[in-house]
Amino acid sequence: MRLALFQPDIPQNTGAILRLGACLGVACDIIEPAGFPVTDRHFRRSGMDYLDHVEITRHPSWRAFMEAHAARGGRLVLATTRGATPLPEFTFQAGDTILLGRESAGAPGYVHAAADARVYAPLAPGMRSLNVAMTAAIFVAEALRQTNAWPRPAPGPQALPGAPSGAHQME
Ligand SMILES: C[S@@+](CC[C@H](N)C(=O)[O-])C[C@H]1O[C@@H](n2cnc3c(N)ncnc32)[C@H](O)[C@@H]1O
Repeated sequence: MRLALFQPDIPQNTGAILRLGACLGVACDIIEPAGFPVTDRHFRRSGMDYLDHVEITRHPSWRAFMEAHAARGGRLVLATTRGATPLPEFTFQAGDTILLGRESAGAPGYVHAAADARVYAPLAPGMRSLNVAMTAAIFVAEALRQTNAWPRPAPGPQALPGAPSGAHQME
């Protein structure tokens, strides 16, 4: 399972998604251009030290991403408000890449056309869309549940390697 971000606009959202990837052991692809430099301090701050624990692959273009994706194999599952299949009815596979659109404009037609599946999270009447990081969390949680791939840490308190014990950091 992987997460891919199509031309993300908002560094805080990208940071939150990368942190999600770190915590759940899901690699992340960033398809550029992004609306911010990926070394930006807001981006680093929202992901904090978690960013050192997630596999991040940056792709300079949609085309470069698609070449890497084709070489890797697996399906491209687009999370989109213009989806064909509601999330509760979709069956994930272990090799799927969950692709998220940009905050400002979603995913363009050519991205919809390239996707193997277009999936939407049904919303309450009158609601337009979810925050992209919320969408990532909902989709990846469902995908890991279906494929029995949630992390299985040893029981007991967990800490990031290298984090001082008892540290009280704004999380
Ligand atoms: C803020 S939304 C984009 C809004 C844009 N006007 C649109 O309708 O595509 C950013 C991204 O979050 C994801 N998203 C938001 N709500 C969703 C939903 N209900 N179902 C599936 N994906 C959703 C999509 O990947 C979307 O491209």
